[in-house]
Amino acid sequence: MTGPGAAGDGADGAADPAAGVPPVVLKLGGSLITEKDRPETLDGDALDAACDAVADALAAGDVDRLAVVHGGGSFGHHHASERGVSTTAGTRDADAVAAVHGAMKRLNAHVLDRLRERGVPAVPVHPLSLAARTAGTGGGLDLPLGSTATLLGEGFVPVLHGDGVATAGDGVTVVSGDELVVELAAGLGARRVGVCSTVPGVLDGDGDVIDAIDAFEAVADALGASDATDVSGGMAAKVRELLALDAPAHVFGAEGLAPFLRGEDAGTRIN
Ligand SMILES: Nc1ncnc2c1ncn2[C@@H]1O[C@H](COP(=O)(O)OP(=O)(O)OP(=O)(O)O)[C@@H](O)[C@H]1O
Ligand SMILES: C=C(C)CCOP(=O)(O)O
Repeated sequence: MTGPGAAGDGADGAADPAAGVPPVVLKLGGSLITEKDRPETLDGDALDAACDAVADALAAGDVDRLAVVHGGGSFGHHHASERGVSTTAGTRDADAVAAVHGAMKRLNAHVLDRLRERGVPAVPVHPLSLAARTAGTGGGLDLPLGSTATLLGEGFVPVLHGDGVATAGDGVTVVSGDELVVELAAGLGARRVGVCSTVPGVLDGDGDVIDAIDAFEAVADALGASDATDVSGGMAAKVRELLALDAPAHVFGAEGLAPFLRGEDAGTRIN
């Protein structure tokens, strides 16, 4: 639904506050910032290290505009899986929606606190309040980008997260951070996309990092789901979605985050 420019064309001809420098879009994987096998458990050291890298890159001017997305880890996936909710299976139980969304807001608050402690002007954007699958689970994601684009234009670092999403004909399903990354990157005309997870990149059958991926078929056999509880498809879904982007994307581990933010290659490049 989105395309470059969709995020802020001023209907009245006024200067568009969102126009300008294309942003970098960064996903902090839930498996990086939480202990994915222990319900609602943060990996505080990993989150601190990731927030240090983000703060350093902004302070050094390596990145001008940055939109952050984080995944669910042991917060969202645990609650979603317990209630049988996934990206393709919805719920009409408001308590289930509240459980998933509440857990994601708790994780989002941790991420925001730690970024702001380091001087990063991080503010929340909650997808449940914005997005919809208006054509059901088989259709695309409708994610209005006006708030995120305007926040970027005003110097903030918007922080979105995997969440519940209103889904026509299916109640509320899960929207993964990876889907949000793709929508943000396409709609905001991102300069680069980074997906930081616990693995140093996409691994081949021998466990080595694949340098670059141009087509899904070439790596399909090596791509599995997540090792931990995950309702949104793990690495295979990640690669498939990133391949659809115009912007170059990188999948890397914690050690790749600072180099990626400096503009260097890190982990696996997905073209
Ligand atoms: N070929 C592969 N290369 C790398 N990781 C793979 C591969 N196949 C499967 N995986 C799994 O994918 C996981 C990364 O995907 P996952 O969705 O769990 O990460 P995440 O994005 O950090 O978490 P979250 O979905 O909670 O945000 C790895 O931990 C690994 O278990
Ligand atoms: C499970 C929920 C609510 C979020 C899923 O987002 P992901 O961890 O990016 O796949």
